[in-house]
This record gives sequence, C-alpha cells and structure tokens, in this order.
Amino acid sequence: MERRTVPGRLSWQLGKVVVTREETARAKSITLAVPHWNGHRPGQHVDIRLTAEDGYRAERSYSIASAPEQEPHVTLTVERLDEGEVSPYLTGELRVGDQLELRGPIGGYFVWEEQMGGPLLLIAGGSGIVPLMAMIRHRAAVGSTVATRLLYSSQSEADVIYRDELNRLAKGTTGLEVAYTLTREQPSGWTGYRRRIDAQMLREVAWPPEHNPLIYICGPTSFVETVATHLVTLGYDAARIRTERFGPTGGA
Ligand SMILES: Cc1cc2nc3c(=O)[nH]c(=O)nc-3n(C[C@H](O)[C@H](O)[C@H](O)COP(=O)(O)OP(=O)(O)OC[C@H]3O[C@@H](n4cnc5c(N)ncnc54)[C@H](O)[C@@H]3O)c2cc1C
Repeated sequence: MERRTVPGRLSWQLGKVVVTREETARAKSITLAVPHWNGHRPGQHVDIRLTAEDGYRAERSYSIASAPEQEPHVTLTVERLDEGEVSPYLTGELRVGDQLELRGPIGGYFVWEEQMGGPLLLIAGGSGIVPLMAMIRHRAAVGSTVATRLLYSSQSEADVIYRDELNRLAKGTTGLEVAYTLTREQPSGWTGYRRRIDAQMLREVAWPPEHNPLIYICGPTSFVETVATHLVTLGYDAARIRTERFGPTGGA
C-alpha cells in the first residue's frame, strides 16, 4: 500500500500563486495551487503567514472564495487596508509564481452546503461577501435551486466585489436574487438601496420569519452585530443565524 505524508489541516504548507485578478480598486483575488489540499466546505477560511527577512511573522485569516468544486485550486479575495500590515502586501506585492504559507481549512460553523437547504438568506458588508460567494459558487456548481437571497452592502458601485458574476448568476433561473445597497455614493439612475442596512430593508428583502430562513451574515464586526440584532428583533430564530466577523471597524 502506498504511504504518503499529507499535511494536516493545521500544519503550514505552501501554495503557489497561479492567477491574480483585480476585483475592484482595493480588492484582489489570489488563486493558489495547493498540492496537499484536503478539500474545504463553503464558508471556511485559511490562515496566511508572512515571514519577513528578519524572521518577523504576521498571520491573518482569509475566507476561501472558491467553491470546493474548483479544487485543487483555492481562491482568496483580499481587500487592501492602507494602514494594514498584511493586506497591502497580498494585494500589491504578491505575484504569480510566488509561494504563500497557509494552513486550513478552518471553521465548521459558518458553512453552508446544498444539503442544508434553505431558504437561504446571505447578508454581506464589504469584503464579507467572500465566504458567501463560496456558498453561491458551490450552489451554482452543483446546480442547486435552493431559494437564495443575497443582500450586499458596499460603499459605492466601484466597491462591489464579484459584481458581474453575481449579476450573471442572478439572471439565471435557479432562484438566486441579489439586492444591493450603496451607502456612500450611488451612480445616477441607481435603483438599489442607498443606505446602511436597517430593519425596514431587512423586512423588504428577507422572507418573513415564518419561512424560517437559514441566515449567514459576514462583514465588519459592527455591521454583523447590527444586522443580527435587527433580525432577532424582527422575530427570526437566533438559532438559524450564523455570523462571521472580519475585523474591528464598520465600513459598509
Ligand atoms: C475568519 C476571518 C476571515 C476573513 N476573511 C477575509 C477575507 O476574505 N478578505 C479580507 O480582505 N479580509 C478578511 N479578513 C480580515 C483579515 O484577516 C485582516 O484582518 C485584514 O486583511 C486586515 O489585515 P492587515 O494586516 O492588512 O491590517 P492590520 O495591520 O491587522 O490592521 C490595520 C488597521 O485596520 C484595522 N482593521 C483590521 N482588520 C480590519 C477589517 N477587516 N476591517 C476594517 N478594519 C480592520 C485594525 O484595527 C488596524 O487599525 C478575515 C478575518 C477573519 C477573522
């Protein structure tokens, strides 16, 4: 019997950058070929570790944007924070052919797979779209028709990550609906929402609480907390709400 040493989920391994893609002026997708990848579930993340020449190390978490069906390639989408330590390197310096240290996949709670059913309500603020996109891509890859609604908050139209892909998927007949809100700047003729997500918007976009949707919320910490609180106040079952917090501040 052949015996191979396959690194575990929590050991560090090297992925090679095979493609990069500008999603917006601030967000870049990075596709890695990871030779010993053991598979992931939509919604999970990886840890990335950078090591400087003097040995200084920085570690950050990044959600997986790609569906499991796209393996052995794993795509991350990173939004640049100008004052940040890691995201400016990943979005500005990293090149095709470079290697990146990662471990994962990590997390088993903020996960949606087709057999979990729906209706499925996804709510994203800014780069919080990334793990939700893995769920949407998985849904499309397996031909699922689970009723799905995405409410996606960005600062401006130019900040909407995956816009073309989302619009294309929503035009299909599989039961995916996408609603956008632009909180700071809207182009002329904009027909979507123009404010931060509030209770009224959730009433309009979500199914009523009696339909008992499965809800995933992801984005900056304050965004996630505000949206989750509104939903519980509106009568949605807290046990059906799953959240992932990306960082300390509220952007979108
Ligand atoms: C489970 C998980 C999944 C994540 N997935 C993604 C992802 O898919 N894409 C992505 O771009 N980011 C994601 N993040 C955020 C990511 O881990 C980093 O926090 C982010 O890239 C900033 O790192 P940095 O080193 O550039 O900034 P840092 O040097 O850590 O911070 C710089 C400044 O920005 C503030 N800050 C840190 N994080 C954020 C944030 N998220 N929003 C606003 N301000 C912040 C800090 O307080 C500090 O003032 C995820 C975080 C978690 C916990």
